[in-house]
Amino acid sequence: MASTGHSTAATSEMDEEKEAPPPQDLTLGWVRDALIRQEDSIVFALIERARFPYNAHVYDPSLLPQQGGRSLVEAFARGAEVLQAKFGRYQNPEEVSFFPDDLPPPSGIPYNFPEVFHPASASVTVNNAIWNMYFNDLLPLFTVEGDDGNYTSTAAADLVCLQALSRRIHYGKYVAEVKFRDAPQDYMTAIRAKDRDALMKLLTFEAVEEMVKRRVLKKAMVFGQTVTLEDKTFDDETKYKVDPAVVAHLYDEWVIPLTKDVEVEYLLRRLD
Ligand SMILES: C=C(O[C@@H]1C=C(C(=O)O)C=C[C@H]1O)C(=O)O
Repeated sequence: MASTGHSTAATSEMDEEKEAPPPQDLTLGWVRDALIRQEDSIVFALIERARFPYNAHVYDPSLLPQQGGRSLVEAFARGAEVLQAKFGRYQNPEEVSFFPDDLPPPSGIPYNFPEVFHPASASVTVNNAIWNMYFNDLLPLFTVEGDDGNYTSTAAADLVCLQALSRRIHYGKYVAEVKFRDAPQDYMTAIRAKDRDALMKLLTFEAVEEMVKRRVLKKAMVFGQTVTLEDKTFDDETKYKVDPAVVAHLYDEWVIPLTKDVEVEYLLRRLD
């Protein structure tokens, strides 16, 4: 019989727990741990994409007339989402589609994900903003100019980055739900007044944001080094696979603000 690959070691069990879907009785600590783990996925996804040069053809809609004016990356992402929807990816509330229209119904293995979100808030999405930010702002910052012909691998690497960013940013829904449950009276007043500024103030923890930015900078340094068997010291001359400053900028300028936008949009619908 094939092995299930399940380890009985205590540490593996702990890791498996972290990969489980968010529990119904989630806490802010649980959600923050999940966000910390997702930093690893984002940094590694960027490192994988940075292996290829910019590859402008991937983004040129005129090169694939048979795709109805869509660029290779858009056609690839749409096709991947159709396939993944068919097998139930979007049944998981952590996953948000970039092209939700025309997705087929799921026919994967059924699983009852815990219903954590308030139903009226569950559909909040900022994926259009993530898509535009990724291609217009971020990609030119961490890829080198050039064309190596690896177009489909490039599109696939872009999609991994986009999905990792989307998952992290839409985790703002879990953050918002748990913050609401922890202080419903404070939030209800601001929600009833539709006061976005008050909501933003309530949900913001500047000290946490500073820690997040410092930690992703460090992760980009640690994960982006070339590991050799020789002893070496890391200094200003060290070459990283992705510029750590770009990763910190990504979080500062886009990931954290978009997460907070998700939180505000979620809360505004929390009493509907
Ligand atoms: C995600 C949270 O909410 C806000 C957004 C943060 C982020 O995106 O990293 C960090 C702190 C908060 O200002 C949180 O409190 O952990």
